[in-house]
Amino acid sequence: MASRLVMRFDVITIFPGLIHGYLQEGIVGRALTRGLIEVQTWNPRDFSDSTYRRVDDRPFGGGPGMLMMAPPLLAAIAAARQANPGVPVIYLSPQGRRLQQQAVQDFAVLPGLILLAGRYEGVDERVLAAVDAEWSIGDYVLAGGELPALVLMEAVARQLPGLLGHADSAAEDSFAASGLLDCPHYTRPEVVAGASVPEVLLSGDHGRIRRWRLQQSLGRTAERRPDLLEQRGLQAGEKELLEEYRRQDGE
Ligand SMILES: CN1CCN(C(=O)c2nonc2N)CC1
Repeated sequence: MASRLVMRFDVITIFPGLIHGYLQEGIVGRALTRGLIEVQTWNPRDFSDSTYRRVDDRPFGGGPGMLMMAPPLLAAIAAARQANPGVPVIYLSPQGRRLQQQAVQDFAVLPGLILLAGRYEGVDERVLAAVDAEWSIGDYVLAGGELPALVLMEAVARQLPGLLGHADSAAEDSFAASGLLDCPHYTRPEVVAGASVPEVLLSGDHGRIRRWRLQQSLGRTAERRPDLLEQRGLQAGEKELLEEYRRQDGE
């Protein structure tokens, strides 16, 4: 299989240490040391023409907090585009499209991404003319876009061939593999505070184990995320599995 070229992430942030600090450990750090990804940060302060490297100012029309000024951000975006040409510029914000697994998989085939991590109350609206898309990691408000950028980077990095061993392959992720929530998992010790492992998992009967895990995923998805099940539908034999799960659950 042809090895994939390196995926390059350029992150525009006034806190580059938050990005590089996270890359010291964990799976994205491993992708970096294995040369599967490259990460470059661009600090808007380096593009500010003010004496004190100013990047924020008060909002016109009044209102709480400060906004990130357009000129330093536009210059940083231009520099990142020159260094990482032809890749989308994404602004992380609660006003963006909700990040889902399908979008992560779509991003993972690109040669790179430029991620704009905002701070304060947000960015001057004129910055968005230089941005290709806005994405949100969820309907809540954080202090900055660095964590959302890292969430996106990690979710995408997990999809890159060669990062996860076959056994942990991202293709086995519940969302990717089945479109369902994951089933319960157990490991040693067999008894924890009087709670045992479901006997089916100790049976060695892999057909039964597969059936039980699918049934648990179906049941959990029906209980916790009926919207997902509605969207996915039920495949052959799954209706009966779910009905049996509900009968057992009702016992
Ligand atoms: C200006 N800054 C505010 C905080 N922020 C977010 O809460 C966020 N980003 O992506 N999904 C989110 N939720 C990033 C942008």
